[in-house]
Amino acid sequence: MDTKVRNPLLFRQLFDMESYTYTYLLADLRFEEKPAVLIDPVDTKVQRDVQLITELGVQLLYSLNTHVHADHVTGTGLLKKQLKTVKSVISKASGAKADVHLEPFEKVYFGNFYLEARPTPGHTSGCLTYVLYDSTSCETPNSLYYIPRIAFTGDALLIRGCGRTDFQQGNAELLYESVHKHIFSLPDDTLLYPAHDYHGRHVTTVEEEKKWNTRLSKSKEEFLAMMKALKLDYPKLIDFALPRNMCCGILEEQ
Ligand SMILES: N[C@@H](CCC(=O)N[C@@H](CSS)C(=O)NCC(=O)O)C(=O)O
Ligand SMILES: [Fe+2]
Repeated sequence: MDTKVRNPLLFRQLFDMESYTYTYLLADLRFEEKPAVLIDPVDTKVQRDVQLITELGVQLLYSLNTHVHADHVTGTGLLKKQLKTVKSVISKASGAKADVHLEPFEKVYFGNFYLEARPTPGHTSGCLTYVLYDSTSCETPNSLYYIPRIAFTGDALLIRGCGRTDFQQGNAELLYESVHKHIFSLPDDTLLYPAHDYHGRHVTTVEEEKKWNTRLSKSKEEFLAMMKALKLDYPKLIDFALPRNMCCGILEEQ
């Protein structure tokens, strides 16, 4: 382990301009093999991801999905074909096939980092928010490193908004409770990275969203009325994407 690394967290936010999806690459630079994870890859962007992984010299251990996506096909299955070290990860509650099925609060380790899988159902019944932690707890005043608090919210919480609740076992009341219990309870300075943004925004914080989220900062009653009044077109790819995303993006495969 290299203890001289000042910032052990490699972090990349990648964007798909077709589906407005963010994919996140994380790795622990303290280890020679640079163990890494990818969150919410998109099938059409797998070549981009593999190229970046190769260029940065990281070893991808896990490809995690925050939920069964309705608007694009996950890249997890294609990644598994190209990079043999990769295991697919999703919540058990999603009902989808994967190598690793996460129960609430289970941890996924890569190097000294781990992601805690917080249950945030409501957009779909299997939605997870992944919270990043360093198992060496290096946040002391004299510590070598400073790791920002980070959470990946999928579609449970979007910047100033939230995931819709009108399909895939969506439940607005549950979504409101999930976000308040498991996201808004994180420290105010926690950086929140969503699975999508449709307005060119990249990141937010717990403090900002508690104050300015146009839906989730309201009372539960106001939130339920807003969600009921949403009139959004169904995602164009939903019928194609859902059956594939139940098996890592490739029909009949993990
Ligand atoms: N127009 C897009 C789909 C847009 C959409 O429905 N986005 C979802 C997240 S992907 S499941 C959503 O929850 N949006 C909430 C909102 O308030 O926009 C397409 O056709 O793919
Ligand atoms: Fe979604």
